[in-house]
Amino acid sequence: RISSQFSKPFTVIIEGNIGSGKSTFLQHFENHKDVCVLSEPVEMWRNCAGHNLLANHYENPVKWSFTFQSYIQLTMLQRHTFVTSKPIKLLERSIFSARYCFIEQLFRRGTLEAPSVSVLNEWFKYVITKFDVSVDLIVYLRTSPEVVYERVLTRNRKEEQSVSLQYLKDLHDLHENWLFHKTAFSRPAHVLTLNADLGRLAIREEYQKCEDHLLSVTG
Ligand SMILES: Cc1cc2cn([C@H]3C[C@H](O)[C@@H](CO)O3)c(=O)nc2[nH]1
Repeated sequence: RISSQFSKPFTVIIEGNIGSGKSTFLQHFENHKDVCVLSEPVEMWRNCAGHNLLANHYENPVKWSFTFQSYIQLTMLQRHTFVTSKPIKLLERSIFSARYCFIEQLFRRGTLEAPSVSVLNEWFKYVITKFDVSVDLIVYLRTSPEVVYERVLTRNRKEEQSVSLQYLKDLHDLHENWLFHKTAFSRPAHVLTLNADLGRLAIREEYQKCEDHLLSVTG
């Protein structure tokens, strides 16, 4: 598929558990002239009109999950519809993982109740039919929960102090069923799975494999 500045760029979403190395992966492409990198708008989630919704979510998930996930859905739509003249657009996560992984996990844990999930789901269905949120490739950074748990502890992001191994195991299973076993939900594009348990140096070869694939599809 040839992408020129008049057609939609080749759009890739990077999916994976918390701590799976998505930011490191995106940094690898940050300065590439043909790639528009749109990382997760965490700073927007930390400051929505002065409110730190990310902190609220982890401090009192039952009270704030709906608010947080509702705002995430909006910010991911803004990312999907961001216009770039570059031939490749890389998104960190997507409106799809928002619904199929994070909202789903909160529902199964009983943090989000059915009425809240129904409203988020109605928005999700409306948005994916009325806006062009199409994707050409999903890169799945596949990890083990124990590995990402260590990384989350080491990274020590202040809002994530309460993230447990079980939380990461639940999220891992949802990513696995969606993207690897393909037994849950639907996938908006072909999935390229990378072994993201690898250490920083070894993972560069995985990224290189992916870079060759990405740059080859855009001619
Ligand atoms: C699409 C999407 C991303 C995302 C991230 N998060 C959390 C996980 C991490 O602690 C932090 C940054 O990814 O935000 C969430 O709770 N729900 C989300 N939904």
